[in-house]
Amino acid sequence: MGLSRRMTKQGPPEPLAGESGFGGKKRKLAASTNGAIKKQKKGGNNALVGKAKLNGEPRPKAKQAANSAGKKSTKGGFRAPQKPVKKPLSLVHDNDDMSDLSGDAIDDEDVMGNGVGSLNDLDDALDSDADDFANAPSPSVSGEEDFLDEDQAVVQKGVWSEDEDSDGEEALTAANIAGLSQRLNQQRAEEDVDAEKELAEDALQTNIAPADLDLDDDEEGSKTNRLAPDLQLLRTRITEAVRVLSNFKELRDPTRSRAEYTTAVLKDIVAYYGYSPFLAEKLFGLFTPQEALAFFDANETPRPMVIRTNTLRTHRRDLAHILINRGVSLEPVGKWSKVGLQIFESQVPLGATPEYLAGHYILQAASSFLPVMALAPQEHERVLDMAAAPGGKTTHMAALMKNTGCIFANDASKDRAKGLIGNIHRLGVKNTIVCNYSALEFPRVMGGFDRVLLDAPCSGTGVIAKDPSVKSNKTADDFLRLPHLQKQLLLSAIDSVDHASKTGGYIVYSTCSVTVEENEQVVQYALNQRPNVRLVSTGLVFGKEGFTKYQSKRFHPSLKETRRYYPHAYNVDGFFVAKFKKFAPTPDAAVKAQGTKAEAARVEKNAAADEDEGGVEVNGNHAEIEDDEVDEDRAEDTFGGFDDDADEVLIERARKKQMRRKGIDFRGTKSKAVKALNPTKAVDGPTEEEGGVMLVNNGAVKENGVVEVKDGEDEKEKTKAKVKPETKVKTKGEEK
Ligand SMILES: C[S@@+](CC[C@H](N)C(=O)[O-])C[C@H]1O[C@@H](n2cnc3c(N)ncnc32)[C@H](O)[C@@H]1O
Repeated sequence: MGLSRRMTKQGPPEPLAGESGFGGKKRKLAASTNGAIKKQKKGGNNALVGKAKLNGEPRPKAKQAANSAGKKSTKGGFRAPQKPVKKPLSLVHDNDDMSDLSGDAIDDEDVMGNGVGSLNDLDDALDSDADDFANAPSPSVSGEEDFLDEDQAVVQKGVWSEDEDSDGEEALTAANIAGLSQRLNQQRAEEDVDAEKELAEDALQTNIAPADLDLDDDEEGSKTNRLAPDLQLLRTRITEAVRVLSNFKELRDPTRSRAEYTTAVLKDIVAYYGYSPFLAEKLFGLFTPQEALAFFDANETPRPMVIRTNTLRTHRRDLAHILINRGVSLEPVGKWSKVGLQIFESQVPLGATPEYLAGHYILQAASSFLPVMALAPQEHERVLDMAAAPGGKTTHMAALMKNTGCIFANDASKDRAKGLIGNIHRLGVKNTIVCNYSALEFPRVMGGFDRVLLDAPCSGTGVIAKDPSVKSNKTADDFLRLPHLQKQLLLSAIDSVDHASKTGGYIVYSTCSVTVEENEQVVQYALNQRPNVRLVSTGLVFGKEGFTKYQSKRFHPSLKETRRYYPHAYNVDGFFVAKFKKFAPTPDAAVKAQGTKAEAARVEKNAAADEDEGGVEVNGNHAEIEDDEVDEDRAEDTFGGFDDDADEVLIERARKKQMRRKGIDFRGTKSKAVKALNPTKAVDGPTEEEGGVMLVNNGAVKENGVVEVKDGEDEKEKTKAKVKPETKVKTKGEEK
């Protein structure tokens, strides 16, 4: 994968302070840098020289950098640590003060650690461009026509004749400069006219209904003037509303309530960024208004590309050295990781270098390192990765375990499991067994693990920059259905761990989502259902504390041990990490209850698939389970199996609401309701590994951008065969 985009450095930005720290400029930057910065190789080994241009025009002369190509020092194979400079980014866009954008993340040495310093190469390039311009020889008399058009030549002639006798050479230079600048001004004016025309055309194409196009020239002009600045207007309104909301007492218009301001700003956010009203409100509610704006802005720009060194094959220093020699501009991702390298620019496709093919590294978002670091698997342990494909975290764990012990890497999607196997082979992992179950079937498939990682399928609200479809394709139903699955999976994860493990007994739960429903609420649910676990520190050196209260919800104080990651705060994908320690066994009956529920749901799913529309009884519950033993056991224990009923009522209510909104009569769609309620569906949010490529297997359907991994036929057979005789599912009309 080739990179031509210069990325902002990984790390926390400056504290949020007004509009200057974020906002429209980022959008401009993303657009203007797109393909605007080119690099050329110059001279020796590591000397990369960039040429920064905007619309083909050379940029102004940049300050001569002290550490230009010839002065770079090297230290043991790395280039000496050098602080990336802000200049190149601000030079990309003359009129905008971009320093806040480039500098926010870059300046934090604490998080960033050693720099390889190749950013300075771009400065050198700018210098060389600027030098070319500044040092161009004064054109000779004979050559001046090359510079000047006819009119200008006339003007110049006059200048010549006046100054001919006195100081001809000086006059020539002055004339050229005057002519040249006149010509440049003219060119600029022409470009401005073209740009305006383009803008007007765009506005006409996108904003005006076809009927409106039938306008005479004057009308068209005034219409264009009204429509073109819409985005700017929205931006200004959003910024202003956020400013007022941030200091409401002082700045409010006394005739407007906070709710009115909020409603108005949400409407503008929906129009400006393209979120559904539902999601805009949900995400806005997570932050202060100012931080919410920073979050929305951060979702408009990509996160830095990062690779993880595979320490089973190489060392980060050696890898960095080789890649630099291939023309890759990179830096250690930060002091918090010993294996990450952030890529700024690359002249080679990073997914096809010899080192990539030899498994020396994997393309992996920085935030994906965090759950594995929190789990901290030890050598010789037995570890379960419940939802493992495509294997970024599995292979990271294998490296930390130095290929000892045993990892069971499971994924419900057979097709995605193929990618997992590919990565395992490429990276030289030898301690891993791949399996293909719904993770709900653990611990019945296998239990007694030292550690379990549950990197759960989620809505992907943390990776909107990677998958903008999330902005509009998530519904209220998703935020009931996904947590429902996540809660079940987390109970299975807890039940699969050996509390008596000498070295472990830990569970890590993570998502690439920032919603409370998928994070704190799931964790709180697990704490309620499994009093044999408690939250412990993740051991991660950065990240914001999880919520202990959110709107009207209150969570256990220990939720502050969990960690939240945001793109605007750390320039990483949005993420959530929680670490549990299991200190007592889960009673068999609770495991059985949990398993039976999961199994019953699967049976029901199969039964539902066989039924005609409307053939299955749904009363807000799944089909009843005829297993008195299970209920007795649940009554005896403080532990429960998964409590389907509470969630299902909510899910069903949301589904009906959604259908009503769509104008659909839900009363005639009972069997669809069963499908919607099915908790064993494997639902996947966008993946953060391997460039976020999503594999969809032949049994998977893409519905509103959510991949639903369906069980394949063979799996169905397997499930039917596994159903215990005492577990029966009643459907309507069936004999007891
Ligand atoms: C966020 S991705 C996992 C990424 C992976 N941990 C990595 O680091 O490469 C979620 C995964 O969960 C899988 N999945 C969804 N439902 C599942 C289920 N019920 N059991 C097991 N895996 C499931 C999806 O197929 C998907 O691969």
